Amino acid sequence: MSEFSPGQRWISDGEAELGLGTILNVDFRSVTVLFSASQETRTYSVRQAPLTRVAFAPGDRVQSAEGWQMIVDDSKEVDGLVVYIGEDDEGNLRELPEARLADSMQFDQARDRLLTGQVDRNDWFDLRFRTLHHHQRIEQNPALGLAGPKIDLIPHQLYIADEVARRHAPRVLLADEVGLGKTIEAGLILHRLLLTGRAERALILVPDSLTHQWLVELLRRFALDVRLLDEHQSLAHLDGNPFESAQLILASQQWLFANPQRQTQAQSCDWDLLIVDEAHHLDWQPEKTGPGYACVEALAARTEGVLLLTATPEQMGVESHFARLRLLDPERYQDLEHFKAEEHGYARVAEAVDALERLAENDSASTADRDGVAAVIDDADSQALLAVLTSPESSDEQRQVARRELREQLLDRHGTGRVMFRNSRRHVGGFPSRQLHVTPLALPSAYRRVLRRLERDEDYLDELLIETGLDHPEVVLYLDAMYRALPHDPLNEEPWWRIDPRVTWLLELLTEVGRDKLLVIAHDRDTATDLAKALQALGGIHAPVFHEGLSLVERDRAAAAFADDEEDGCQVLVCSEIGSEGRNFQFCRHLVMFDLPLHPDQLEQRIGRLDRIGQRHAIELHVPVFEASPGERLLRWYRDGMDAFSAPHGVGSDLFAAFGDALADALLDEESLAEVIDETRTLFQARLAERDAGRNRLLEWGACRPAQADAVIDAIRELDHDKALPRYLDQAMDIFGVDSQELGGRVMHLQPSQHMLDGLPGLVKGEEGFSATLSRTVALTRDDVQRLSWEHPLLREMMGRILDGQMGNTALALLKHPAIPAGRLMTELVFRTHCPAPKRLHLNRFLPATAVRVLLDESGANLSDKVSFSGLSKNLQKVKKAVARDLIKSRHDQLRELLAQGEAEAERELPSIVEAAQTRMRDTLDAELARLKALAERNPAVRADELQALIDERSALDAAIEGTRLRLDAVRVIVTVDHDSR
Ligand SMILES: Nc1ncnc2c1ncn2[C@@H]1O[C@H](COP(=O)(O)OP(=O)(O)OP(=O)(O)O)[C@@H](O)[C@H]1O
Repeated sequence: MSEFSPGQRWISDGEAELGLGTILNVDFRSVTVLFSASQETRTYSVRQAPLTRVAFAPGDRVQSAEGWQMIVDDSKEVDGLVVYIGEDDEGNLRELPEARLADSMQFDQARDRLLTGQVDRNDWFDLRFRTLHHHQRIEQNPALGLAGPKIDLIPHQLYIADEVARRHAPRVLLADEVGLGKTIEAGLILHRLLLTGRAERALILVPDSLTHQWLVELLRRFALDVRLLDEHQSLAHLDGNPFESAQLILASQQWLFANPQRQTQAQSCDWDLLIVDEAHHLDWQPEKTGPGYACVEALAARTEGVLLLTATPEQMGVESHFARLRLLDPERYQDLEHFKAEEHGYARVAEAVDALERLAENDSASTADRDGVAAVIDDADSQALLAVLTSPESSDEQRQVARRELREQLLDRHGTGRVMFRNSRRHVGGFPSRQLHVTPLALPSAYRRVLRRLERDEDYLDELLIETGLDHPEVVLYLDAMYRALPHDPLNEEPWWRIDPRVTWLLELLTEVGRDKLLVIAHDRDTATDLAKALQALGGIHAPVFHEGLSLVERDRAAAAFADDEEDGCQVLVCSEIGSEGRNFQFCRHLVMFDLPLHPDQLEQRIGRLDRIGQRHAIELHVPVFEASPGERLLRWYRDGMDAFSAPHGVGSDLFAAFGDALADALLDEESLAEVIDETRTLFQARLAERDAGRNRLLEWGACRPAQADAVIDAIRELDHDKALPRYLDQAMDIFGVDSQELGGRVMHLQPSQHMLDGLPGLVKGEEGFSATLSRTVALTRDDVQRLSWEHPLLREMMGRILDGQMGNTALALLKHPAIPAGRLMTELVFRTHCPAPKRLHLNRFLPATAVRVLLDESGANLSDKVSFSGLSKNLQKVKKAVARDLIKSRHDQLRELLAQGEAEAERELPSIVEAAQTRMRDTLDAELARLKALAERNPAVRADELQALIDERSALDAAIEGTRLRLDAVRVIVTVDHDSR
């Protein structure tokens, strides 16, 4: 007789997602089942129906069609149908006929799936267990979020990323010198915050000319999928706020700052992190706030994390710099005068750090040095360290430790490094030298005439300004612009580039440098455009132009043609001043300054296009100047007044603020120039001395702590060389249906197979896939090759799918073992900790999902310690699903008992897991809290909300860890078979 009868509840073995089925009809041959939740009806042959009867046992939670739930205590049979008896959540005794069970009841938990006969492949179970194990390990690695990006491991960048990304709501100014990797630092911080769950949404605002570079950098180096938003895309996004269209939005500053409606939309979104590149353009003056500043101010006020990036923080003056710091911390930066005074006080701290070094070196401590340190420290723990350092009874080792800790405390508590990070070439080292080549040229008569008249006739300057519409000193510095602006002069009919000897000089230089590339920067965009035309007309040379008036696509096309190393790539690129800011041209070593910029920071920005990380040659700076012209005087001011061409020194803004006006006059007056240069040089040297004594030195020390950077690098290397990764990757790709083919040179090509599970990042069935390598070194030499790591989106997706879903949470396998008789049952139960907590707490660093494995034999004996997972796993054999289901059905009751017992065994392990996690958390956060408290007492750059946030975080973590529960994650049934059977 058929085992089916109408009204019974069954579940499909192959299509469990259909939900709970109800038998509608049954006859001798077929059985028809209605799956109401998915509105499907299926008819099967009675003899081979892939169905499992759903039967609940005492202790199971069931849900009724009306929505209420109860825990089953007992059951009875009425007319061939089961009626469950139990207590609902209100404590009422209830009866629930199986026909009234909710159709939508899901059987995705391991226990339910197993008991309803749903078994996965044995190798899926293996992969699930290994995934849990690796996930647990990696989530606790201190380099999480910093190890995946395709970058060289450069200490100062990793230090900053580690230091900033561990803070609550990081708000800092990343102010490394040009080309030292601020974009990389910002990318690392963002990547770590995303991976650790501390941020989900970020808005990145960059100058128009850099949008594409950022997009490519974030994708290629960080594998971050960022949406570049512009007006065109925003218009297409009709239904709602375009800034909500993705989690990571990149937008042009020029576009947003000019568009009040879009600003309102951006400001109405919730962001976790705001990144603003080239932030020195956020102009603020006491009498006038620039639109960019106002927009960022509104965004920064409602966003927790803010990163401002600039290589030249003081380019727009100290007020503007101060105002930008205020964006980061409005409470701390209220009073400009107080800020300036504080900056001077840093000299004393820097001296104390020097005195400390001397104290550590000399056995006989000098009283002056000891007093120098003692005068700055005023807290008991620092004083205790100083006592150890200066005591004759201390051992060398004790002294070294005390010196190290005291130095850290001095920098932390009295230094500058909380809100601003600035690394310089001097400090980082390993950068190429710079060679200046000045070529004097004769003034063409059309330029000379105007200059001579200016020398003779004092009133002519005003006339010239009116006539040309230009400013002073630009009008006398950019003579071609002046020439163009005087179109009515009958003598000026020729285009400027036909009379200007710099053009032929440039053509000669191009021949001289052979096949080398040459970057040309001119102040004015019309100069750049005309110059490119001239090179074509006079030399037949195609020179792409790059300036702010071009569209993004045009600019990127020009940069790409210049970067192209092949035959059709271009040898020369002509840029305007502002157009090329932030761009990466380190593949080129020759820079032509067709004219000179007026501000020292702009000069440094220009050189910084080439003098960047990755530059492998000495940099050749070519400057043509007209003899006895304002341009030549400006060159002397830069060269003789401040050594501006040899290396960045970071004091150019100060010098410009002090002498900019005098210089403007001296450009037309040779006699007064010498004095301006002398005075500039004197101030320059004084500023350098101050820099070396005070704030800047502290900034440099605070911008990279070698010990912390080394620890991060070690942790990254550990993950880089993790032997488990290639093994895991092979196994996972096999199961997810990704084919891989070795291409040689440690590169492989990943491609979707026909059976690939859909939705894996970068892999679409029928498409090509991508090339990848596990080697950081190989990845860095190949733009077209992705770097695979535990942090790569493909691995994260595969691991996430396994951990969040049911894949592999049940299995049945056979074991042949000479010592175990056939027909015996074992259960391998994997429990996993669950600890619900808001993502932002980043609980995983202390308690990631932790596996507890329990292996029970048929009699209930616990074999977990005796038989390891891998030891057992390699002896197991797979079995057909139908056989597995039959075996499970036949051992139903026994399995229930073993499941219950396994749970009790696992529970015994929970307290020690919780305790270890609490200890880890308390050790870490208590140390951080102590550091921050000590800091806050002395260093006003610690925001009050930071301290409170850390206290709150500690108690929230404490409560969350305390509430940890264990849940069965996966179960494998193992049945022993005769050793001789096949
Ligand atoms: N760790 C690294 N590994 C590989 N390349 C790097 C690394 N750091 C920086 N670079 C490269 O060096 C160049 C300069 O870096 P980046 O653009 O981040 O500097 P920046 O300080 O933002 O420059 P700017 O001041 O001009 O804006 C870029 O081409 C970048 O890709």
